Amino acid sequence: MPSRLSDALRAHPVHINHNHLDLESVREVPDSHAWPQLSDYPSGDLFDAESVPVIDLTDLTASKLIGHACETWGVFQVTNHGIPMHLLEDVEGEGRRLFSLPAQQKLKAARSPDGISGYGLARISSFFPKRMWSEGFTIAGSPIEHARKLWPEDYNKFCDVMEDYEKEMKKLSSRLMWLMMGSLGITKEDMKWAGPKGDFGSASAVLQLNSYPPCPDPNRAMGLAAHTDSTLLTVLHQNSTSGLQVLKDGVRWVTVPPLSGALVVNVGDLLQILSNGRYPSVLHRAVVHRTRHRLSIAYLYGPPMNVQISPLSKLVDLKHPPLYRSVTWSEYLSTKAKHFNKALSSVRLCAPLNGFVEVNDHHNRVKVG
Ligand SMILES: O=C(O)CCC(=O)C(=O)O
Ligand SMILES: [Fe+2]
Repeated sequence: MPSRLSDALRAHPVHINHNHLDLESVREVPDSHAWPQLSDYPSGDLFDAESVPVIDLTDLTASKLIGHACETWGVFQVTNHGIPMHLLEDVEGEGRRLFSLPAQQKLKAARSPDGISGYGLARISSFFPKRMWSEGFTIAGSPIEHARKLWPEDYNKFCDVMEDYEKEMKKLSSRLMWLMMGSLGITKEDMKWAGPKGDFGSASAVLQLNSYPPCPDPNRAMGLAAHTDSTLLTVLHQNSTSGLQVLKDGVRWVTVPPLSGALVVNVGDLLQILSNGRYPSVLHRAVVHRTRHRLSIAYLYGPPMNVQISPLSKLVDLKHPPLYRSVTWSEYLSTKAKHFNKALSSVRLCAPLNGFVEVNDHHNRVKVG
């Protein structure tokens, strides 16, 4: 049984043809990157009647507000989260510095097919016939090995910033977990695997930097295709260019607008399992822009690799039977590597009864070209 995230992912290599196309320099969307069905559901910020909740973490009712946002949206933004603004700026600046390197330099730090860290296409690329309009850089733990290849003389700042950011994200994620759990009536007693201090000390996580270059025809290209995260939760920092969209009520894409200093939090598949379907993981995607470059930094947060995650017993009774069988993160990642957006259905035990909306059912209907 792999005990580290990197080992779990290494056990499920993703085979992607990494032929490099320098997206910054092309004038037209080539056929390899032209998606035939981008508008599977309507979208458009101008017509959004309601918007993704923004929650101030210093608000005394934050836990309740978060619970409601998780039930109705699966995503929310947080302000007053305690992450220093200069760290957000630094992480964005270092991300920009990385992606603006010449293609040949970035390829020196390419992710190996059975590796987790490094530069490359999104791992989900192998599930789609068309290429996405993005590039990524994945960090699990220390980025030093790959950073040295990018900047042989000058990798310290990048490493320091990313490691500081990972530390801060870990603390924030643990705090968010308890706010989410609190709203379900779950205490530290109910979740022993969070450790004696309840700080999820041995939680696993990955930092994913995503870059979306400007695109000559954004209506035909896809930045990052629709997916759910295999995490408990994901904390995302986006620059001032919009692009993240979430599927609301299974019928329309809603843009999550960039708010300076705010962070986006979304529910992942494992939290859907843990909450017995009360907090559905949200289907999301990233679209691209004609003239603006977009950058996002996602902190993908999960439990220790080998902890069994199953619906919390306090959330299970005669009226609410357990909807999912128990899985470790490691096992779930291998299921996801095989079944992608059908992974949650594949660990489901029974159909939801009244009162449970299985948002993930919509995942199977998303047209991907
Ligand atoms: O760039 C974004 O807004 C989305 C990124 C994302 O969904 C991911 O890295 O899993
Ligand atoms: Fe995601």
